[in-house]
Amino acid sequence: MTSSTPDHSPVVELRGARLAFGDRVLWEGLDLTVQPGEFVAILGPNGAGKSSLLKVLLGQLPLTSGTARIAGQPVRTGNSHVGYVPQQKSLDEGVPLRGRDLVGLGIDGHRWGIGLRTRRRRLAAVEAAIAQVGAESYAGAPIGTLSGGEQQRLRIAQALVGDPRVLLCDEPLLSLDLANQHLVSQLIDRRRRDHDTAVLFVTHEINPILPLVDRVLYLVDGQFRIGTPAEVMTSEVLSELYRTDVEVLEMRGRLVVVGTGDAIDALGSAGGLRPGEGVHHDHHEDHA
Ligand SMILES: Nc1ncnc2c1ncn2[C@@H]1O[C@H](COP(=O)(O)OP(=O)(O)OP(=O)(O)O)[C@@H](O)[C@H]1O
Repeated sequence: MTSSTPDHSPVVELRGARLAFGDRVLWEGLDLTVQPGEFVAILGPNGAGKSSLLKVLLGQLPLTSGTARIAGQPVRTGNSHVGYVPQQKSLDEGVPLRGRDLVGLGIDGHRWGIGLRTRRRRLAAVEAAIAQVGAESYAGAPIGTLSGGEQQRLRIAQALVGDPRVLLCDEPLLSLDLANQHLVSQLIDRRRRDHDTAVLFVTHEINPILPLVDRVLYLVDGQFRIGTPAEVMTSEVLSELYRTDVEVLEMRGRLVVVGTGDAIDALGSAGGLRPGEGVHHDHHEDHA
């Protein structure tokens, strides 16, 4: 489905990957191969090492041992094969950037030079990325004046502008309302379908993306499981990972997890609720 020659070599490869800070092992023995166009959700409670895994793939954090490769090459910073949607920080009104400038920053990290032809190509790439996320009407506005959903679409355009082979997304739905959660996940999904871009998507809430997910990497306190949502999101597997009784219920196509014992964020990891709480609805204020 890719627009250029299909390349079926893995986009992401972790082999025997271990990450530790002092005595604290976040994960070890991690083998993960992600193919073009694959959508992998990375789940787990606070502090499990989800963001750190993305930082490893961005070349910002070295593995303690093992190897990490992107498109067959060792990870490094400034890799144009990688698009990154960082955890959302709200951009305050004083930031003197327009939407278009924010998107352009996605190119400037990749050494485009300043020749006129390059500048034209740069502008064309920025406009194409803005069009991909449907942000044409507000790309000229100061970003501080835009809504959270609009800002998030522009961040995704920034991640797409370098035409990446893998998108690393760190909780891109955080603090978005349901309509915008849907919109943003559909944008990311369309990109991977149209361009065979692989997606690694860190989230505390699997339900908004459940229909898109090919595989789940679930990290808990040094343990992990990798598999399809049907393989991983079960009472048995989560009870093993959390080392306590966890129940996974399916309700109207949504997963509800009971009993992880984590704070509300982690309970939301699969749209869950604490024992004794009412049925969980996926309001965005779960993450507030
Ligand atoms: N450079 C560092 N030195 C020491 N400890 C670190 C470093 N970077 C991260 N950590 C620790 O590693 C743990 C994992 O952090 P990380 O941000 O990867 O977790 P996470 O699963 O993304 O959590 P959250 O869901 O809260 O975002 C945290 O306890 C953090 O404090």
